[in-house]
Amino acid sequence: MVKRLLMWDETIFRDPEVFEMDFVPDQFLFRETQTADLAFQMQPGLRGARPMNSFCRGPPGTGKTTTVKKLFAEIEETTKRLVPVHVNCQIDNTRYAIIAKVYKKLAGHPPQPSGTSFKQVYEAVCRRIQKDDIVLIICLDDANYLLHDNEINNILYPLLRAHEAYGDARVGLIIIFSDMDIDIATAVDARVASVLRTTEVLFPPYTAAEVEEILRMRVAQGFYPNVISEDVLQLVVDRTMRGGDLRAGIDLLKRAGFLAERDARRTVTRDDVCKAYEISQRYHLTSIIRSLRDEEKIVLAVIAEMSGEGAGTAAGEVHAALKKDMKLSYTRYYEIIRKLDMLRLINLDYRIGRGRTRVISLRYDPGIVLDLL
Ligand SMILES: Nc1ncnc2c1ncn2[C@@H]1O[C@H](COP(=O)(O)OP(=O)(O)OP(=O)(O)O)[C@@H](O)[C@H]1O
Repeated sequence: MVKRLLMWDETIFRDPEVFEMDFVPDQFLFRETQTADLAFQMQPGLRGARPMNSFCRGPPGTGKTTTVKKLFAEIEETTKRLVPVHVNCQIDNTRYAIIAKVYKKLAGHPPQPSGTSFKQVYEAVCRRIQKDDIVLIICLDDANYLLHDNEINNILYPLLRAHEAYGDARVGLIIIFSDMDIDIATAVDARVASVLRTTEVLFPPYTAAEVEEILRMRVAQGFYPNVISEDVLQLVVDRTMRGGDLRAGIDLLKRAGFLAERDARRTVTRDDVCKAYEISQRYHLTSIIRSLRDEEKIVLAVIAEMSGEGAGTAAGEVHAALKKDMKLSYTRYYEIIRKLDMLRLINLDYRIGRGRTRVISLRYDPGIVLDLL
């Protein structure tokens, strides 16, 4: 008889690590052009010159971080002269936190915890570059999280002027935005833009066929044979394409696998995928909603309440409804709308009728959103 149930010490996962978010896959398909472009930009650094600055842009889960991490790993294996520093600006989102991260990479320990200013740490970094005769390549990943309080200019300006202010302290930058609507040229002020001069490297969304191939590879690496059937894989691809983020597909495989294991089954079913999808949507939403300010939560709640059958609501109508309960200027309202759009909670489209009307539609089930608010 074929054994259908797992023993308590058995698992369907060959290697669960491959489903972790910081996992860097050996086989990295469909990003050859972007990898070559970025390598070219960094190449002067290998000869001791200043690397050229790059701007990577693409929606979430399109391989931007992975491309840079793979190149940085290669650099570290090849040379000590060019020192790569990867900064996740979602975590380190102030100029001090960023320069402290660079300092730590060079010194091997963080700056003194109290009483050190940005300027002191920055100068220590520049002195170190000169003393060790190295070149820095700094990746500001998810730098769209620096678009608050002028922070992006506050950090870029000193980094860009390092070579002028401190002899030949050579620093190159890779700036990553996971927001397709913002261009670096307009996101920074004129004095930064005039010295930044980046070459853009675009990361387009993966097609369904590409998502399928990437997920198939993960399945082969992460699960034992026959755990995921062709039919189940197609369902995961379909759900992944709904949200458009490959990361969600990888997470879905992991969660569906856990559900099958919980029931001691040797195969993942369609039902596991559907349940996992709902759980991951809720989980994802909860963490985004928790990060919102009160004012932003109210705007989201009103959008959810006004959401009809997917048709969307005119932005002006939402603002009118909000004004009944709170004081909210139109400018601030639009800032919030833009943020909700950036967080992929809502879609912003134009409806052409008598003039152009901005239409807001919720990307999630309104009931679930209201439940979590
Ligand atoms: N071409 C690919 N082949 C295999 N795995 C990939 C590929 N592209 C992305 N991934 C996987 O998808 C996940 C997300 O990739 P990554 O973090 O590089 O995306 P990103 O564009 O930097 O996303 P974000 O903008 O949200 O930071 C990672 O687990 C990564 O391993």
